[in-house]
Amino acid sequence: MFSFFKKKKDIDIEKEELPLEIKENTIQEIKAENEQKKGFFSKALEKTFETIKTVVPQKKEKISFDDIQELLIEADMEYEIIEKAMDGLPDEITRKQLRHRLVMLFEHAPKVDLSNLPKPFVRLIIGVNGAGKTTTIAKLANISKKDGKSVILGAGDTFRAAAIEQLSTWAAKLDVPIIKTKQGHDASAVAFDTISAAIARNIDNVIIDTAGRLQTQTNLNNELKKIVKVCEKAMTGAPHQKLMILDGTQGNTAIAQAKAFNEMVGIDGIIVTKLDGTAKGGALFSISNQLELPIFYVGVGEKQDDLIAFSPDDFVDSLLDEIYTPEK
Ligand SMILES: Nc1nc2c(ncn2[C@@H]2O[C@H](COP(=O)(O)OP(=O)(O)OP(=O)(O)O)[C@@H](O)[C@H]2O)c(=O)[nH]1
Repeated sequence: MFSFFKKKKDIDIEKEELPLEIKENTIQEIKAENEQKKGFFSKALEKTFETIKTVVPQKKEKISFDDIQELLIEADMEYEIIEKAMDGLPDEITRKQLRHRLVMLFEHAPKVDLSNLPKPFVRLIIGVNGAGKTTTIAKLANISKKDGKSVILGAGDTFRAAAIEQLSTWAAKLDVPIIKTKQGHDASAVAFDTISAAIARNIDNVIIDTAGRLQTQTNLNNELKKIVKVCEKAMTGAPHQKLMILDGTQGNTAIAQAKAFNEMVGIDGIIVTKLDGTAKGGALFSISNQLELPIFYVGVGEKQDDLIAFSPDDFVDSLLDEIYTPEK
């Protein structure tokens, strides 16, 4: 799923006592999968690429310090982060030098071990209105199903009737169960019932929606803290992941939001949506670096398949492929 797992898989297969033909086929498959993933990033980053190509229209072997600085600003990377990344680099920068610095920006984020997950594995989805929570829940449920895991949804946005309907429509489309209540009812009760249903039905994954809220809305935020506590009552250790959904078109402004929510309930990871609709792809560097949180996925469209597992290596390579000639 993540590149660091993939790399491990690569190495294991190399060492494995398998017939050569199977070994080569498997390595080819992994390579093809990696290329496809890079392709997805390239598609999602089209708008960002258009912008950086105005600074570096031709691919080169070395690019000047000033041009790199300018293109990172154009891609909405925060100035402070640019300074950090480029400190001490020479006037003419090679791909290898820049790659190393850019990948390092993601290293503050803790690595997450996704083996031996508890059952059910409970994820609570948090974000402001319109960030893309509902659509992302559908996409996550779709990934679960594709991975052969059972999943149940909790319609915890009881604030808006339309949100319950929207999630129910996705549940029907994906053919996954959903626990819901009427608008205005207690969202924590929905969370409790969803986790209890998952335990009773031996379901692998629980994904719980919450109402869109601003970090300044005290009542809604107290409600969020209550939902977190009630999840723990339903199952010790739950929610196992509190995921913040950030609208990628907002670029760096989304960081302040995430910081406030992180202080409020503690965020475990980020999903950045609508990367396809923005030239601000560079904000991913600032988001991960400033928040010291991993980006798990990025949303690259409105359909159920438009969510890709985020890997810093693939992301950085997609960017560099646009401006550097292949390394000799
Ligand atoms: N292009 C694009 N659109 C997206 C993506 N994710 C979500 N959207 C669209 O963004 C809009 C808002 O998404 P929702 O999932 O309804 O957002 P929400 O956070 O649940 O919103 P509220 O229910 O208002 O809190 C919808 O039109 C989605 O189709 C994405 O990755 N790319």
